[in-house]
Parts: sequence; structure tokens; C-alpha cells
Amino acid sequence: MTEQMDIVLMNIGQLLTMDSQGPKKGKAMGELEFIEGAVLGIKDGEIRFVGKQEEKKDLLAAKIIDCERKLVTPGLVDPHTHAVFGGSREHEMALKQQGVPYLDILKQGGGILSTVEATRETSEMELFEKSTFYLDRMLSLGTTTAEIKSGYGLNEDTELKQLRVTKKLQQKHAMDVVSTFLGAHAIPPSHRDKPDEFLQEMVGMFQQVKEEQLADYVDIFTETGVFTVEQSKEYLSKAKEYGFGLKIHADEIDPLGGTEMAAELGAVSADHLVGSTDKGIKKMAQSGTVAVLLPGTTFYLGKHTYARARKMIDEGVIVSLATDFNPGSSPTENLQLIMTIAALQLKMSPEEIWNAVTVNAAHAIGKSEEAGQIMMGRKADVVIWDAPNYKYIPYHYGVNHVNTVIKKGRILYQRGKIYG
Ligand SMILES: O=C(O)CC1=NCN=C1
Ligand SMILES: [Zn+2]
Repeated sequence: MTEQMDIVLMNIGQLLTMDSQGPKKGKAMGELEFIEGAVLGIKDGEIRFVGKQEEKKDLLAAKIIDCERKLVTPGLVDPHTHAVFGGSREHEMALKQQGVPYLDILKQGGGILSTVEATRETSEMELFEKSTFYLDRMLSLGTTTAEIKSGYGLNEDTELKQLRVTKKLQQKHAMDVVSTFLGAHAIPPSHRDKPDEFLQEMVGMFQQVKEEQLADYVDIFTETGVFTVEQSKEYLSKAKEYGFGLKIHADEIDPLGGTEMAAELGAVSADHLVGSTDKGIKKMAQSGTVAVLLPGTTFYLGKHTYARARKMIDEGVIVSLATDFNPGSSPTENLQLIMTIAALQLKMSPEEIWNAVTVNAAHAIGKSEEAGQIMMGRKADVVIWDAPNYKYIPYHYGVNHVNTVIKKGRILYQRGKIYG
């Protein structure tokens, strides 16, 4: 019986389905489900057939794409970005080259605080247009679902402005967007000597953020010169009472013990984790807190100590990867580059990397049922790559391997032609 599809992808070299019940951890992170010589049927925005070419010859479609034995995967999921911000920080490159530490730039009123100034001065419309451009670029790089944090306002008006821009992106942009309230991103100059009072003001926003459905998660930057573990624990405990999922920028630069605290609170994810201790890693494995690793930030800050991904995977932690896209410590939308750095510096295998940018990344932002996998009935978020197999993407770096991006069954991006 012939079945009429909207789009059929045929002659697929390797189709990565990432088929699994829930996130991958431990040994399972090293396993990858894929079909060689596959065909994929899409109808009404959903996956309607997944199988081997010879199993299904009678698929008819308005559009048939011969994938020429290329790699096909789910759309990538980026679970940690700061993609709504004003201005840029290219002027900080010179300071980085002189070896000025990230936290010193912040202490001198630069870093996050210089982006705060720029964001406060940028209108909601300009922020929306600027972040639309960034999300378009992320789509062209194969990302079809992304998390976006606030945190460049550090006052009620501007934090709400950022969150409303993110909400508008959720409504208007093809990218599926998850929103996180990161009002506790840094201590603004106005509250330099009264961080607790500032945190109280951010707690005072929880009700409105909840009522206006402006964020699913609350996050905090637990770091030397920013917020202590004790302040963070109190802040996140209050966020939990309001029903928010918890995230934390933990042990990025100094090992303060944010990892342990995140696991104890049952945070959905703990992010960065360069300084996580053995104890913290064990606690994350027990609590199911996802380790969102950001090796691009370690690379960009010129650091040589990376998060201990191998230890985390061996201990059974759910590990995912993200760009940490932001104007200061990781100005890149390119999750493919992060895959390469994860291979070279985190020593993650290609199989672990693919699980980390799909099914595990979706789990880190509560999108397990919607993103990161190609399964019957799921949204058709699919990428065709100009690559012969899944190992090729982390191997060949610094370019965009995407041939075609299909989002909810619509072709949104195709590699540009060279008009010779
Ligand atoms: O520097 C930034 O703008 C983003 C960041 N927050 C915490 N670490 C990096
Ligand atoms: Zn971040």
C-alpha cells in the first residue's frame, strides 16, 4: 500500500536515530543507534517512517531528497546559551591576550558588567532582531532547539526585557527555545557591597516570571567574586519553592563546591564543572543532575584544565555539551566546533559526543519527549550533513558541515550554492 508523505529522505548513508528511553549515561553513552542505507518519511511535520531502504519502496512524496549516502541525524540541541544580549566584547581580546584573568576583567567592571550596560541601553526590538540573527545562524549550523538565559540586565526592567525577547523568540522563531532566568548572573555596581539585597530583589521577580511564563528554569553564577555556595543554595532553594527547574554555573573557574550543592538540591543541570571534585561527580551520578560541559569556554579563556568528562561518564553521570554562546567567554553559535573540542580535550568518543548534543542535551532542558531523537511520531527536526558518517563531524573542524536543516517538517536551510 503506497503511503503519501510530504518529504522522503532516501539513500541515507547513516541515519542516527538516538533511539533510547531517556538520557544516556555510563557505558550507554558510548552506544549509538543508527541505520545504514536508511529511508525517512515525513508528513504533517512529524516522522512517519524510519527504516532500511529495502523495507519501504512504496513511499510517495511531494519532495524526494536523494541523500547520496550522506549522514542524517536529529537536529542538534544546545542546552546552554546567553543568546539575548546588547553590544559585544571584542575589545576584551587584547586583555585576554595579555593574560588578564576573566574574573579580574569582571572585577574591573568589564566582562558581564559591560554587556549589562550595553543590554540596558538596547531596546527590546533591537534585542529581538539581534538574537533572531543569532538563532538563524544556529539553525544554519544544525541546532534546532536551544536554551537561552537572561542575566545581562541585573535589574528588574532589563531582566524582564530580556525574558520577553526570549518569549517572543519562542513565539516567532522556528527554533524551539527554552528560557532560563539568570538574574543572579553578577553583582551590579549599585549593589557591590550588598549582594544579599540584590539577590532578594531577584527573588522578588520570581512571582512575575512565573505568572508571565517567562522562564522554566532559574540559574545562578556561583563563582569567586560573584555568589557564594551558601548564597546560591539559599537562592535556588527559593526558586525550587516557586516550581522552577534549577540550573547552576558551577565550578567554572574556582572549585567552590557548586557541583555538590547542585546535586544536593536536585538541580536539573550543573554547568561548566571544570573544578568538580570526585565527591561532586559521585553526587551528580546519584541525583541524575545533568553535567552540561562547555569546553568552548575553557578553550576561549585560554585555560588548559578541562572538565573531567571521562571521570563523569565512568561514574555514570548524564553528560551533555553546549556552546555557552555569549559575548565574552564563548562567542560562538557553532555546536559542531564544540564537538571537536570535546573529542580533543574532553577525550569523549564520537558516540558519546553525539549522545551529548542530542538526547542528553534535550534532557538537560526538559525536552526529552520532543527533541534530540528521530522516532515515529516525533517532530521532524532533521539535519542532512555533507559527511559520510557520524565520526566525520568532530574530526573535520572549523567548517559548517550542514547540507540541509528540516525543522518540524519544513526545509529551513540548504547549503548555499557557489555561483561560479
Ligand atoms: O561572560 C559572560 O558574559 C557569560 C558568562 N557568565 C558566566 N561565565 C561566563
Ligand atoms: Zn553560561
